Amino acid sequence: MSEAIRLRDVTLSHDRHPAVHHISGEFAPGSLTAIVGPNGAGKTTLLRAIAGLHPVDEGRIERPARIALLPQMTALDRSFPISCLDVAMLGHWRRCGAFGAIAPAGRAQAEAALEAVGLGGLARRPVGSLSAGQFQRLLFARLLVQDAPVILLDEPFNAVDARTAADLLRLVREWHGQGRTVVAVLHDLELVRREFPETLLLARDPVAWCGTEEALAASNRLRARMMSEGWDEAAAACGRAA
Ligand SMILES: Nc1ncnc2c1ncn2[C@@H]1O[C@H](COP(=O)(O)OP(=O)(O)OP(=O)(O)O)[C@@H](O)[C@H]1O
Repeated sequence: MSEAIRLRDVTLSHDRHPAVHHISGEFAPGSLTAIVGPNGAGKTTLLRAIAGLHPVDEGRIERPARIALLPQMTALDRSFPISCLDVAMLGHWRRCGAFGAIAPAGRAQAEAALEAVGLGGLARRPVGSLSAGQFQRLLFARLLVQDAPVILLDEPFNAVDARTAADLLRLVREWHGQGRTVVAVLHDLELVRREFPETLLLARDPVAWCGTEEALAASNRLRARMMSEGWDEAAAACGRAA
């Protein structure tokens, strides 16, 4: 079930402005890793590049074909008039295509996923009527249906209450226990220390990528903060020699 993701001297940018510089390393098969760093450190850009949704300027990302991404909630349009069950069934999309019929077993799987995240009674509800926490539960249901060996989560516990966060965290632990490779962008360092064995501390450049205690040592956090304070938002494309 587990698969690795390898970054080989990867540089990413937006409109030729650098966002992530020369990062190399591996998310080992079955690992559970947090990506942390200051605002604008390139965490979301990196996650999207791993998912194949952002172009790689330099270097190479080696990744398995099947990856599931939970985007930041704020990046999603919820005005689309579809039901919770429809959203959960979108998790089958990669396997059946845009116009493929979903077999009854696939529908049952989506219904079971809604049950698993505590939305069993809301299958027919339009997504626009959900609270932020219910919507995040729904996106986790879609991840369950996707059933991918690699799962990328962008700030999965933002804007949800403690009970929802605990329920969703339980799913993350289950995925880890099943040997999936899980990577999550997070800001809550206490949560990271408690739950995530590995951490990548990013400040456009990688500051540390190792066991969480070591990565989050005061010296590394200070270095990340100092690097972020020196950022030039108008900088041109990365000029460092590879
Ligand atoms: N669509 C975009 N167009 C232009 N620049 C962008 C775009 N998205 C992000 N950036 C810039 O790229 C850099 C990295 O952004 P990114 O969202 O990856 O950081 P982040 O670490 O996820 O930040 P945060 O913690 O605030 O979510 C920032 O300087 C940001 O302004």
